[in-house]
Amino acid sequence: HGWGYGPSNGPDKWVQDFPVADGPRQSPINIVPREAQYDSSLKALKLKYDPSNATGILNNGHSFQVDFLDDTDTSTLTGGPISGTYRLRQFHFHWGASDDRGSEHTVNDIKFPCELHLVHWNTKYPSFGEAASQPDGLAVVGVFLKIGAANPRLQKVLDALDAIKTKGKQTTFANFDAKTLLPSSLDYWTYDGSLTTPPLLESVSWIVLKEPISVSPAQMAKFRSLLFTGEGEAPCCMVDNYRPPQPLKGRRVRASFK
Ligand SMILES: NS(=O)(=O)c1nccs1
Ligand SMILES: [Zn+2]
Repeated sequence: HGWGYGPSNGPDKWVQDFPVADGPRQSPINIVPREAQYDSSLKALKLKYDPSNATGILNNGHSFQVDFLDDTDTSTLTGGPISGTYRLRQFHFHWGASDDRGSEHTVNDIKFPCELHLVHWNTKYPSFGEAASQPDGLAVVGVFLKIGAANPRLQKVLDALDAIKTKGKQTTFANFDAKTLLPSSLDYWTYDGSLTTPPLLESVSWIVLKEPISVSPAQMAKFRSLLFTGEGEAPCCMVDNYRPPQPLKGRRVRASFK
């Protein structure tokens, strides 16, 4: 049986099939703002997303993701801690069974109920797959969601979830501007890390935004209406699909802001 988030196949078991789980640059981490180093040489993030690149939304059995057409440089991330041009490939979320947990990164050990990841790959490599195996191959922008007012920009994504309730289901998802999911401030922390799901490849420049976006309790219930399981299987709610923070192992966390 494949990896997951249950007692028999969850994060503590992943090292059996993916030994890099105990590697030197694993993600997520606990971010301690007071110990982050302000780096005045860090550039502002530049995100240019073309809504027409959105193609579909998929329940992959671990989360759900919105996929983007990434065969041209029309939805890109530049600036920030990275050099060159990274293309948006997909975004997805991690969330908890209750509002007291769900995020992967934590801030001063505080968990948020949900965390958004916008996944980009370095165009110096020929494909996402090739980039994912390189130390500078990926850049993931992480955005915390905190409980508050309903987020209207999130609603279009949540309204599509009824069509992808079970593992493997996907449906078309067009004309979505991922930029609308970002908070007003693009201040960020950055560090070198990994994918937070198997194969846990150590190829990610993490860019975690300081400002959260809002999500309402009812909207959180929509996330929790998804299933890890496929149609016809005993249903298992898709919740607590987050990896806990991993050892920093001497890494530096830099801040783009004072
Ligand atoms: N959660 S993550 O953004 O690190 C990721 N895992 C696999 C593909 S993208
Ligand atoms: Zn993720």
